[in-house]
Amino acid sequence: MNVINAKWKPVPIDRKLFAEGLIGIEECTEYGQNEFNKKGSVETNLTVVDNGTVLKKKRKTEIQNQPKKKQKIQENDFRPSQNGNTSEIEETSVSSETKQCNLDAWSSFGFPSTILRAIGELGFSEPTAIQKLTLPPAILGRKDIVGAAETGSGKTLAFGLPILMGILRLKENQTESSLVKDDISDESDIEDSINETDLDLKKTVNLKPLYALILTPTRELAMQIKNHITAIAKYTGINVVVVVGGMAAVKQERILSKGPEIVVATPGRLWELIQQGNLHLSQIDNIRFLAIDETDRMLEKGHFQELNDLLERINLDKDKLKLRQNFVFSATLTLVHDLPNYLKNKGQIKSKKIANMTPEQKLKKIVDALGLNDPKIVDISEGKGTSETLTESRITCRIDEKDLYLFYFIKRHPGRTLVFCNSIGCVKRLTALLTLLNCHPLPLHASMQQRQRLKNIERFSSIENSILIATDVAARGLDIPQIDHVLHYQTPRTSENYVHRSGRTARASREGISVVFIEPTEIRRYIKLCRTLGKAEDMPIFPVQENILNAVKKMINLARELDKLQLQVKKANTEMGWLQKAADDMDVIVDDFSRKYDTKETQRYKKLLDFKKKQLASLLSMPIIPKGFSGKHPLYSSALGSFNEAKNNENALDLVKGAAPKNSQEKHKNRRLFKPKNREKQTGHPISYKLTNTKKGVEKNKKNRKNKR
Ligand SMILES: Nc1ncnc2c1ncn2[C@@H]1O[C@H](COP(=O)(O)OP(=O)(O)OP(=O)(O)O)[C@@H](O)[C@H]1O
Repeated sequence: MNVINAKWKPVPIDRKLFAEGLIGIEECTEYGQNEFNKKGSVETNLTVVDNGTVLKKKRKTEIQNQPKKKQKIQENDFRPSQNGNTSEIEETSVSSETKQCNLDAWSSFGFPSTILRAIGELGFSEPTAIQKLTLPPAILGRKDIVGAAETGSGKTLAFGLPILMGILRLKENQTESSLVKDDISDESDIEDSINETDLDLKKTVNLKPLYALILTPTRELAMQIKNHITAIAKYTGINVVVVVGGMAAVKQERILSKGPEIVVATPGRLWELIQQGNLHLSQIDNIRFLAIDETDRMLEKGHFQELNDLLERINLDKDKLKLRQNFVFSATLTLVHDLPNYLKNKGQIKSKKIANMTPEQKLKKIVDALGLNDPKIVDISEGKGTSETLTESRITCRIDEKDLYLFYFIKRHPGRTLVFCNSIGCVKRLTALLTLLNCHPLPLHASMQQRQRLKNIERFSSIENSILIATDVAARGLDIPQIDHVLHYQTPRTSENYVHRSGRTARASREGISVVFIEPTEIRRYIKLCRTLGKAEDMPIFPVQENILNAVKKMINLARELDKLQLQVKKANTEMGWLQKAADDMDVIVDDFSRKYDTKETQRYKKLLDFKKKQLASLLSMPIIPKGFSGKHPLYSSALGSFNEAKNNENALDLVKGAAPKNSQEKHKNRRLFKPKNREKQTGHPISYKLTNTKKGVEKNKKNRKNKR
């Protein structure tokens, strides 16, 4: 245990314990792992108990012959041992391969070479901010962690790495104790006759332990986390599997029968398998690590009843609960909402239920719900959750103009684009419309088959300039490389959704842009969103070139007409199919009638459809700029032609950045939607919380935070 040269704080204890030889209990407040590397001294008689407190006895020794760090070892040395254990020498060595990426910044956490090698291969030269702050208390202090940091900031590894480290440690201990057991049984004189009870016992004993459970709200996120942790666990011999709805039950039984150490799951399917008595999952009460990603969403009332059932079950045995290390993460963990005006105006609010929650109260609720014990809380989300590298913008228009602006954006600013809608119906309609306009969109929503969902995500990730039209199933956690634009076709219903949707771009220090489409009835929602996120100013208006917009109107109108016609043809076909089926059922021939029906209705629609399709195809291939237009505009200097010409493409991000001052200060002064209130200034430093129930305590915390700022 590398808790060395750290800073310690005395913990008050019962004086009676001193009589038993204990000289005191101190809590580790700063882990000082770098010091360890420099000096190589270690407290030998340290016992770390699960809440991160360290019981300290008198003796202190120097590590003898501490080897110089980072000695080179050969490729073969990295082969994981059967149970993923690592040797002493591995703990302080880095492979030749990982040397390509300098891993000095990781060396202080005590990772074995098996993990360092994988980190090196992924090219992660240093931990991200949230990782730097959470890895020491999680790995060295074994604390429960509550972490809030902006989207795309590397939260997965902030819990994934301590879980892997913890499992390696437990396995190492197990091997040691089983070696001792083997010695004892060799010496003893055991009879060969094994009765039935022994066999049953053996079966149980041979069951590979389930060490960790990671829960996520969506299937896609579960898959992604599984892949991410598998990549890091590559050389450790630790197996990670995924348990989600929509997958064949036989397949899930098969993968679980191999006894994986880590299960990543959505609560519904997991609970179903537990109820069905899956053998591996029957060990769920004994898990040593529990991570809940997107926790605020997971604990939302009425969303995941199965999660409540599960927590109730695994929190039942208090001794086991004490052994478990918990991780709670989200970008919006401490995001709190202002009260709606109609409630504020009512004077003093008495009901606790509707009173404005403070971040502390929100956290306290989560901590209590999960049964966490004195967790380490790290919040660097600055109360907003979006990344610094995200550029935000808005398009304000009439509801019937949204399609027009969407098509304009997609064609004028090619790039990998994720379009969010608030309903499945909207996703379906936009997919049909943009397909007619040759944009090849890919849909994603909860009523699609799981296989198709994953296929569409894969295609979206691999095709350049692809377009994914999704509901909020794609809002949280998905880490698709290089999404250039996130378009909120409908203003999100909650600020959390806005943060998570927007967070699909501008990840891991890359830049990205998000544009909210706002029609008049959505303005209130937009203002609330800006307030909750503590915005200092209105979002800049996304610059649009009106003449091009007018030119594409015809295309959109035609596509809409076509869409309607297609629906009518489909409806007629369905009715025909119904008629035919009814006739078949009754054993009646309805030849003449059906033919007439077909000729009259469907044929007319089909002809019209063909005609309009040709019309649209010709429109799409023609130049969009009216004759005589010079193309000279302060913001748009490129010569214009048809949408298909690459020279007309413009980088949306550069455009907003270049146009922002102009927008906010001059041109759109009178069209401002949001006026900020005087808000507390954000600092960029982690906020510290003291979870307390009392009103006085909450006030005190508020004061402390203000002073810090
Ligand atoms: N130390 C690191 N250095 C560089 N990249 C990293 C590091 N750790 C993680 N990443 C990468 O950063 C990206 C975002 O990580 P991750 O998905 O864990 O973010 P997140 O904070 O969970 O985001 P969200 O809140 O949207 O779920 C991933 O592509 C991941 O591979």
